[in-house]
Amino acid sequence: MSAYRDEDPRLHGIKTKIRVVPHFPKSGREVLTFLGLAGIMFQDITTLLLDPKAFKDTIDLFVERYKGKNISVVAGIEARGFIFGPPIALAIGAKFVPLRKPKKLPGKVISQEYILEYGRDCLEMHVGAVEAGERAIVVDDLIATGGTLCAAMDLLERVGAEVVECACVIELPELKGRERLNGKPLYVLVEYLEV
Ligand SMILES: O=P(O)(O)OC[C@H]1O[C@H](OP(=O)(O)OP(=O)(O)O)[C@H](O)[C@@H]1O
Ligand SMILES: Nc1ncnc2[nH]cnc12
Repeated sequence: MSAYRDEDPRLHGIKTKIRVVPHFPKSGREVLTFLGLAGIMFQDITTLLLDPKAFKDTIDLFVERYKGKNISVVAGIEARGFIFGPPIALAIGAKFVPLRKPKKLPGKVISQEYILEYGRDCLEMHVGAVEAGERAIVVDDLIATGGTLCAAMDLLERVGAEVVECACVIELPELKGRERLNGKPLYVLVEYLEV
């Protein structure tokens, strides 16, 4: 589901604060050919963070959606899910669980590899951070191909948690990441169509 179709007046303000940077972090000709795309249009959320109203509106929209839904885990994906996840977790009374890149977490971890729009990576989660039966949401800034969210959901489901929904600020619909989520609900605030 995309909140943008609801035309909440806050969404336009959020969208205008996201800066689009062409060809970052790579011009990546081989990746572009593989994906059949003209170029990476990097969605830079740091400009959204510079605007307290737009940043607060972003958090509020997620909190309004998830408050009172019996969610005990907000899992945030490194790095940009660490910006949006914690304030949502605090506001809905859930714990925040960081899903980190390899070799960053000091305790015992489970790992899940995945393929990105411009490379390959792996996510890890601390064993014991989430218990079987807990209701979780996964938070990130953006869904592109959906590989990262799939890896995050796999980690949570491997320990027996129920992933209620994935929540992202931005969706790049042309990369069809939503279709990779095996029917798992995805809630996004804004779409960027000119990939
Ligand atoms: O839907 P996907 O194709 O999997 O891509 C989406 C992911 O890519 C970006 O992170 P990135 O891997 O660039 O890591 P970073 O935030 O640590 O820079 C973004 O923040 C998402 O986590
Ligand atoms: N176009 C994009 N902008 C920002 N982050 C991304 N992660 C994958 N694709 C991206």
